[in-house]
Amino acid sequence: MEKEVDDPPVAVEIDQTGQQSYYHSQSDSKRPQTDDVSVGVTVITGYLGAGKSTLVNHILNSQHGKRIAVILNEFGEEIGVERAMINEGEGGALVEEWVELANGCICCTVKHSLVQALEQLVQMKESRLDHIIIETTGLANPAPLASVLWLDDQLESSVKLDSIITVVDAKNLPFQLNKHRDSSSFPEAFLQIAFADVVILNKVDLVSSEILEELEKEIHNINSLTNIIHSVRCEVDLSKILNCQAYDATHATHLEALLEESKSLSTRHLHDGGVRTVCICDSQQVDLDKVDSAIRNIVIPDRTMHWEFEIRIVNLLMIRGSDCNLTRQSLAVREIYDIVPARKWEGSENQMNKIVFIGHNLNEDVLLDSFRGCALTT
Ligand SMILES: Nc1nc2c(ncn2[C@@H]2O[C@H](COP(=O)(O)OP(=O)(O)OP(=O)(O)O)[C@@H](O)[C@H]2O)c(=O)[nH]1
Repeated sequence: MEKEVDDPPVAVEIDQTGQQSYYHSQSDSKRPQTDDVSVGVTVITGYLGAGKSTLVNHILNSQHGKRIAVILNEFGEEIGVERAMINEGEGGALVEEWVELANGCICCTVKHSLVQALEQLVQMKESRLDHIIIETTGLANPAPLASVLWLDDQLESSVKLDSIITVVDAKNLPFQLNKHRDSSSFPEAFLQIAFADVVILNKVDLVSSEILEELEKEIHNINSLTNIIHSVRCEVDLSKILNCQAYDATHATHLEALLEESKSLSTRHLHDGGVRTVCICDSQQVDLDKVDSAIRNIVIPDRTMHWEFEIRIVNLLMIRGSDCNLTRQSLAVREIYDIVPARKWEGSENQMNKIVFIGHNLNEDVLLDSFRGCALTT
């Protein structure tokens, strides 16, 4: 298998229209235009693997009748993988517009492209949007993004920040917050809670009620104003997260204070520079059982490999014995691992296996070795 190892995220210019091409509309769903109304923007943030894509899927597949655009912001080699994990709603969202701001964290490099993309979306007169969702990468510091949406003069009248929703993983959050306390690791996980209007405390199926109580206290210690909602697979009441118009006077003052404070923080306090990605790509079909066992060896504790901190794996696989058109995704967040079918390949897609690792102290040689022999030889 070939390997690709990336450097820190680099901006990729989006095209002339500011958009990359996933657009679906239903002709009977056009609405009267109400140009004077700003479109609300919900920012969905949360650490790697917390459940952001699960939440976006829940929103798009719910019966709300809204025309929603989604902007995905991917990290490093995740490009294309994230997109495959979103199942566009059938009869839920009337319009979904996808603009991938590929290979760059909004907060560092693609601010300008984001503004352009937002402007383009709201100018699409024929298919007026009700709402825009931005799903950030798990490694995004929300401050610059919030600042663009809150303060950017160009955007002032066309879009407005509705709320920042932070999804947290109830199983992994104690580990992330402990590490943050001891060594300032995981600054993003901390900042994402600090900026949240709503915290979705997700994966409550994996922890006890005592731990949940503790976590609520910890979250409120970081951000006393935030509203906490418990969830399994992000199945939350959408009225609590869309169109919540979170910024009354108190919340607006809180946000402005945070934005001011984050100006004085150094990069080290805003970003975890030790996180990197390793991507393994290959165009041969693979044996699912072998891939499954290779991934288990990597993620399950008391095996030979000990990854410090965190490892997140996302992949798309061409599998023997399954419909060749089917993309699979398998996902691991530290030692929790599952493998599930995703959407079908689209006609224009370049079909290939892509396994992306995101974490600290990744040893790419060991990772490469683990997957040798998974490709089908016949
Ligand atoms: N047990 C359990 N698993 C969950 C829950 N919610 C999501 N998951 C699983 O957690 C994994 C990560 O979910 P995603 O929605 O991909 O997380 P994400 O935040 O979008 O991940 P990144 O984009 O890589 O940062 C997937 O395997 C999900 O199926 C939950 O409530 N309980």
